[in-house]
Amino acid sequence: MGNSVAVTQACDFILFGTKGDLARRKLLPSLYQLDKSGLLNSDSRIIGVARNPLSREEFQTLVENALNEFVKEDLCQETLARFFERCDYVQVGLTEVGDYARFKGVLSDERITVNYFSTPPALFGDICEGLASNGLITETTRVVLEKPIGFDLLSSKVINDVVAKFFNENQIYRIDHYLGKETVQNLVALRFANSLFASKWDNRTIDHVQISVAEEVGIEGRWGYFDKAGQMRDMIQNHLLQVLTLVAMDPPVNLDADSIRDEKVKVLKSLRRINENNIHDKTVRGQYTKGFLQGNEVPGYLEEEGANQASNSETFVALRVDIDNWRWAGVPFYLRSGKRMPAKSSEIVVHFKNPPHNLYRESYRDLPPNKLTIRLQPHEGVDIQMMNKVPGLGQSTRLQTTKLDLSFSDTFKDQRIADAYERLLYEAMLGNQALFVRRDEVEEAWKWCDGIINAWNESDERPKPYPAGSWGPVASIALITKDGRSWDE
Ligand SMILES: NC(=O)C1=CN([C@@H]2O[C@H](COP(=O)(O)OP(=O)(O)OC[C@H]3O[C@@H](n4cnc5c(N)ncnc54)[C@H](OP(=O)(O)O)[C@@H]3O)[C@@H](O)[C@H]2O)C=CC1
Ligand SMILES: O=C1O[C@H](COP(=O)(O)O)[C@@H](O)[C@H](O)[C@H]1O
Repeated sequence: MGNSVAVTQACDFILFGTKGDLARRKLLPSLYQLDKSGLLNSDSRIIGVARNPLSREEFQTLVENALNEFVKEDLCQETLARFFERCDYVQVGLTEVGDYARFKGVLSDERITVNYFSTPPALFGDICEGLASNGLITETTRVVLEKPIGFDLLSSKVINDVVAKFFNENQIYRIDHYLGKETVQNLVALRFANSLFASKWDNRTIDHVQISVAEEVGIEGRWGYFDKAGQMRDMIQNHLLQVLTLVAMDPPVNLDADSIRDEKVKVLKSLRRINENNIHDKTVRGQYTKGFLQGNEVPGYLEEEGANQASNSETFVALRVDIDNWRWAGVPFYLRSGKRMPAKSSEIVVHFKNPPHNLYRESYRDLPPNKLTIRLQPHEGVDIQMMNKVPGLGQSTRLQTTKLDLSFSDTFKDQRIADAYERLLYEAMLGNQALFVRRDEVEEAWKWCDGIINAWNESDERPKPYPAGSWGPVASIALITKDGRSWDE
């Protein structure tokens, strides 16, 4: 964020679940960074909410501890002093309607309030009810919802319906933190600010697209949550499908929230259904067994703390996705995401078609394709694989694949890359919904994922084992090689 970035309007940021893991690890540090960058209005306040009594000073100590632990740099004392001045605490048992009266006198009708629900979704209805019963919802009230929005289409509708009883869609900000990543935002700029790509972004030029999100982490301590979800609900339904929509959408008429979201929904509606008839051709699911990561032995999924030996939950998913529309007919999108992979690495690789005629066929039966790689994390940046002539005299022309490499750390040397949550909190305070997921997007994504999950549940096949520290089950290689292609490692 540069110097010309707008400062947010004065608002009250109310953090429900302020003692929780997400609040401590991501939200409080992001608010601190926004304050340090001068982007929080001098009059904005941060109000922590939890069920235990805490004095203002005790809350400030909790905030300080979180910042000491999770801000990865020395804290600036001047910012810290200003930040503490903004912090206040209100004790509310989230299911106790009467407790919300404690906000009276702390909040005022005239100010924008941004209510961040960093709690289990089962509490969203109670929080809305508590706020409404105490007259705390006005036109200037916003609500930020954490994922997961449901477990399937039906349960997501229940959550969305509950919140919609109290808030209009233009007051609701559904988080998908991938939309806050700098590199995901850059993807949109790359596509729509460069004529080079704008005119070459369809089935005439592109052969296929790969979207891979590999995680090194396993499930450590999160079995209770993760086993009910699996990698499909945890990563594909939200993050990977969101990235896919940004790669595949048509140009929006402008950058307004609904213009972008209208185009994203069209992509979701065009996804070819996967069901019991094509599940084996189009999907591979895996579950990690014990293995080695960075030289250390790590347990298998079924050996993690709290594990149920009969679990069929997948920790890895690979998919061939077809988009049935004019632009993408015949261009498969291969998606892959798993836990306990050899390294953390998220990237989009766009493989271009070869030239129609190969002039270099004496040396190359097939020319290596041009590839555009968008590295989401780590080593954020973009590179393009191209063919170049090796310098030299002589009759035969030797070619070599070379890369035009635009690494963020080299290109934007002194520019700090803001955390995804920092950007999203900032946008929510500005009132810009473009980076948040609209209800119809969530529901279309669930509709498509439910088909796959139901087909898996009905099949008697277990997820395929893969050792921790590998790139997933062998079958995931077959998924793409049977189409004459291969994963980019
Ligand atoms: N942690 C993460 O990295 C991510 C989390 N999320 C989502 O964000 C949300 C929060 O996650 P996380 O912080 O990990 O969860 P935690 O369980 O760590 O925190 C949830 C918070 O909700 C509070 N809470 C629960 N019940 C009540 C109640 N009746 N009254 C008052 N407070 C209550 C808890 O209070 P108390 O401390 O008193 O128990 C706790 O502070 C969840 O929906 C999660 O799925 C999404 C993506 C990543
Ligand atoms: O939402 C989630 O995302 C993380 C991965 O996020 P990243 O920014 O580190 O790529 C994942 O580990 C977690 O299981 C999931 O709930």
